[in-house]
Amino acid sequence: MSARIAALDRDAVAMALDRDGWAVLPGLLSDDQCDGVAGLYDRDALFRSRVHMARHGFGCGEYRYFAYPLPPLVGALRGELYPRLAPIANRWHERMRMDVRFPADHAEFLARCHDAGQARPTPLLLKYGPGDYNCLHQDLYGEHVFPLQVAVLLSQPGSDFGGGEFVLTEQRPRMQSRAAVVPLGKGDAVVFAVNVRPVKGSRGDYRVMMRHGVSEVRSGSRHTLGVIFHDAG
Ligand SMILES: O=C(O)CCC(=O)C(=O)O
Ligand SMILES: [Fe+2]
Repeated sequence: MSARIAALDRDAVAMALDRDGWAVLPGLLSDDQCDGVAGLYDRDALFRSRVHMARHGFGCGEYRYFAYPLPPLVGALRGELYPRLAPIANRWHERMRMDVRFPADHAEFLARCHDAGQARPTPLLLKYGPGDYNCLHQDLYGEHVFPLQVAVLLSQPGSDFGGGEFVLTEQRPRMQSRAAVVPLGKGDAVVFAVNVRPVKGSRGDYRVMMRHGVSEVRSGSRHTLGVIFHDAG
């Protein structure tokens, strides 16, 4: 894992996050790694729960939260991405005048979550077929929130599935919402704001609220790996 993460252009990622609230991490997983992770979906013992999105009004399709211990690749991704994102998270909190700061080490941040009763793992595997979609939402699971999260596309647009675009919206104070469609190929990831992000205004930074979702899958099958850095209550 480390080699692909080390190869990321950190400055470009930080710049895109500051400008847009999201950034693409190209080729985070190989084709084989994508197929391996997507193939875990039916291994019941690896998961703590299954969510049917339609039942909750979340959309259509289903996802499963991994149980601890996480599969090695998922655990490695989470542990190795976090320290690269923590400095950006801290800078964002400073700009938004939010008091919380994040330690450099993910285990230390998880201990903070667990001590506060947020102890259930949040990495998840999502599966969409024709007609499935994921409503705009935020992955907030309690008081402790790491402000960035990552989603990895495990299927190839065009050949494995059609439609099913990753969408972000941002709500600026007193303005109408703006949408972005994130261009992803198989193995690419998007890192994006979980909740709020700072935007420079004429009188200093202000907060913009973001949501993410997936447009309707028209054909085929689409899998995603979601990596959220805080645990759930
Ligand atoms: O399937 C996707 O691309 C989005 C998944 C999602 O909502 C998440 O990873 O939090
Ligand atoms: Fe999500």
